Amino acid sequence: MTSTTPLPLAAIITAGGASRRFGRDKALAVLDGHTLLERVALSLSVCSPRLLVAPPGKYVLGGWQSVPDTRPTEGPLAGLEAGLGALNPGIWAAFSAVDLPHLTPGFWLRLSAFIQPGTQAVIGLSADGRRQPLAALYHTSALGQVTALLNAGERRILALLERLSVTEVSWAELEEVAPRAYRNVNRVEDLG
Ligand SMILES: Nc1nc2c(ncn2[C@@H]2O[C@H](COP(=O)(O)OP(=O)(O)OP(=O)(O)O)[C@@H](O)[C@H]2O)c(=O)[nH]1
Ligand SMILES: [Mg+2]
Repeated sequence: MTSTTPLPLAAIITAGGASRRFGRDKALAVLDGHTLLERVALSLSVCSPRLLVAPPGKYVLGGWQSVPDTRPTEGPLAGLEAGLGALNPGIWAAFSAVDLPHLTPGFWLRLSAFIQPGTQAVIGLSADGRRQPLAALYHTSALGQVTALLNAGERRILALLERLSVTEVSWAELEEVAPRAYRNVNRVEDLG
């Protein structure tokens, strides 16, 4: 860790997916008394502002501002575009999928400790060494590249990382603050 000082950090949850593999809206699936959406939101409750990118009126989440998709149904990269575009320039945002119910406040704090001048994204690595862009930090300066990729027909958020100045954070750093951080829920059996 380079620092333990928390920065002002916005939050963006992208929740505009169709949950096809889950079979019903996974954002509203319950794990240990809270919906997946509530669990992710709780991990981000110290952030400000807090933006929920989802179809208008689909969810009610206290303390969160609803932001419509700029390109509905085009995936989480499009959700990131809508979220970053709704923020004032020059700030960092914690960006999360709705299906990561084991994220913790400490996870986001640990990632934010790796923010450094010139970096546009702080991306954690899972235990298998893969970059995990759906629970990561992005600077608003990434917005131009996000839009350029989407305009070019690209939908893979990993493609964005090739265009940004990225700081990677090892799994060893994250495991101690969120040991199940990247266990995402795609199917009903993933809830167990
Ligand atoms: N805002 C927004 N978020 C999206 C969109 N598509 C997917 N997401 C979100 O991106 C995250 C990861 O996507 P997936 O795991 O594929 O979720 P999903 O698309 O709902 O599920 P599948 O239909 O099974 O692929 C989830 O939080 C989704 O809600 C979209 O078009 N707009
Ligand atoms: Mg999907």
